[in-house]
Amino acid sequence: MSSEDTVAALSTPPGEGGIGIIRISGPKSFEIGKKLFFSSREITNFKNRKLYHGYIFDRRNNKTLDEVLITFMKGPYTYTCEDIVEIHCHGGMIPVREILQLIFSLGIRPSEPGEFTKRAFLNGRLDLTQAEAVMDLISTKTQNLKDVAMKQISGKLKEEISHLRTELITVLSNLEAKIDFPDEEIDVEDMSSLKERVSYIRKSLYELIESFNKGKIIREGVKTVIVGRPNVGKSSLLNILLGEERAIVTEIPGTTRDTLEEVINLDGIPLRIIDTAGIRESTDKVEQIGVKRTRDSMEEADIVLVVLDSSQELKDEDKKILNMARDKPSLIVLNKADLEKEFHEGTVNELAPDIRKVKVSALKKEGIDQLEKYISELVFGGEVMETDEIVITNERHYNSLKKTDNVLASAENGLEAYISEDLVSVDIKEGLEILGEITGESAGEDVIDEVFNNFCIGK
Ligand SMILES: Nc1nc2c(c(=O)[nH]1)N(C=O)[C@@H](CNc1ccc(C(=O)N[C@@H](CCC(=O)O)C(=O)O)cc1)CN2
Ligand SMILES: Nc1nc2c(ncn2[C@@H]2O[C@H](COP(=O)(O)OP(=O)(O)OP(=O)(O)O)[C@@H](O)[C@H]2O)c(=O)[nH]1
Ligand SMILES: [Mg+2]
Repeated sequence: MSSEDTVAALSTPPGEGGIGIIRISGPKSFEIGKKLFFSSREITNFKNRKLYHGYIFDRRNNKTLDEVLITFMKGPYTYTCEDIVEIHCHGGMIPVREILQLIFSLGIRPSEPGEFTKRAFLNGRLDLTQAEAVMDLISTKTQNLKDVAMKQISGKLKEEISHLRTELITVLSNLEAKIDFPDEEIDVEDMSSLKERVSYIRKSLYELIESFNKGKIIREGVKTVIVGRPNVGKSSLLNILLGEERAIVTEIPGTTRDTLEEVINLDGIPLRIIDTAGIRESTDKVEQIGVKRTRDSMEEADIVLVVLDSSQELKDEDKKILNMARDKPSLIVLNKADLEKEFHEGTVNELAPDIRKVKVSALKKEGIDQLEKYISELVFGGEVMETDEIVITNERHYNSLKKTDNVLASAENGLEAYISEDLVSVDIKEGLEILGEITGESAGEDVIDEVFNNFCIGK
């Protein structure tokens, strides 16, 4: 890719739509735009960013392709920092294709996925965290990730990283002064004060790293697995939480054969709820595979809902399942409370004293609010999902932050032990380098390509 090129793409989704917006960016865009566009009025001088009405005309066969609005945006104050032309045409497959083909016939090439935003990055208008947030903003299906993305686009994370880098540079320049002028009476901070600075930086890093717990949930959701013996009402529970009859429910034990996943939004937290095949010893081949899948999803679960039939005595299978769920944050759902049978909670309490129990009736839709409250408390200790502070939602950022913290831990130890300034400064430099990978200041081409390759065409 070279920014000498001029590129074009449809920036709205392909298909039938009210309008379609074709963007052309690069040095030849104005020339091409003027060549394609015809207005009934004579326009001698296109004003910057003004929207003009007219037609796209193909001179090769004297054909009017579409009635459009067009705008010319002069760089560097544009999305890509280059000259941009936007053609707002009718959003149908054919008009869009015809206009694009005409543009490409004039020596403009199709833009690569994410190339507009990549140009904005290469021209310094955005850093990598902002570019990645643009991608999140487009692709997310949840409000919370969108809110975090908007903060990130505004530069909150970029500023924080830049602040930490400035702090590291202060430490580094003090160390270098010590190295360069070992005997001179110069005004440099002593090792213990530098150590203070590093631990302060590590505190901020720690907060960012910790925020990824939340960030991961915001991005990926909470994997919530419903398990239990056949017929206890797992699928009924999924349907109630989902608010629709998604899973098949019958009175026949062994109805659900395969795991089934649906996403619900619980106070802004995406819960990925997984209904599973009931666990029991079975000789049926399909059922056995289903049970194996249940065990596997339980292993990957963030939280487990163990469903018991409260109209029946606790069975050995129930006990086994309770035992399996012990290593995971879990809740015990005492279903079929409407049958009002005397359930011996004592045994459950003995087996699982630390797990919260909630009585529900999936049939009568009772106790569901309480269950949802407990689930949300299990996820965040009941805290409402706040996205006010910076939240790290991106695994790439998380990994770099962890790596930075590792080298700074080594720097801190070095300062504590009064080892040579040289060794400490190697760590600090490495920390600076890794932090720079987050924003892109010191990211190699492979990192940058990796980021933009996931973008869609036209962005
Ligand atoms: N028609 C249209 N709508 C769009 C976009 C677009 O490119 N075209 N966008 C794109 O995806 C988004 C808006 N994002 C944008 C971000 C920066 C600039 C821009 O020109 N920035 C300049 C000037 C800022 C100013 O005048 O205040 C700059 O930052 O220097 C434009 C759009 C969403 N809507
Ligand atoms: N009375 C009563 N019946 C319920 C309740 N919840 C589910 N049932 C009934 O219990 C039977 C089994 O329900 P399912 O939701 O299919 O149970 P499951 O745990 O998914 O069963 P498998 O898929 O076979 O493992 C059905 O007949 C439901 O109508 C409840 O709260 N009260
Ligand atoms: Mg089922």
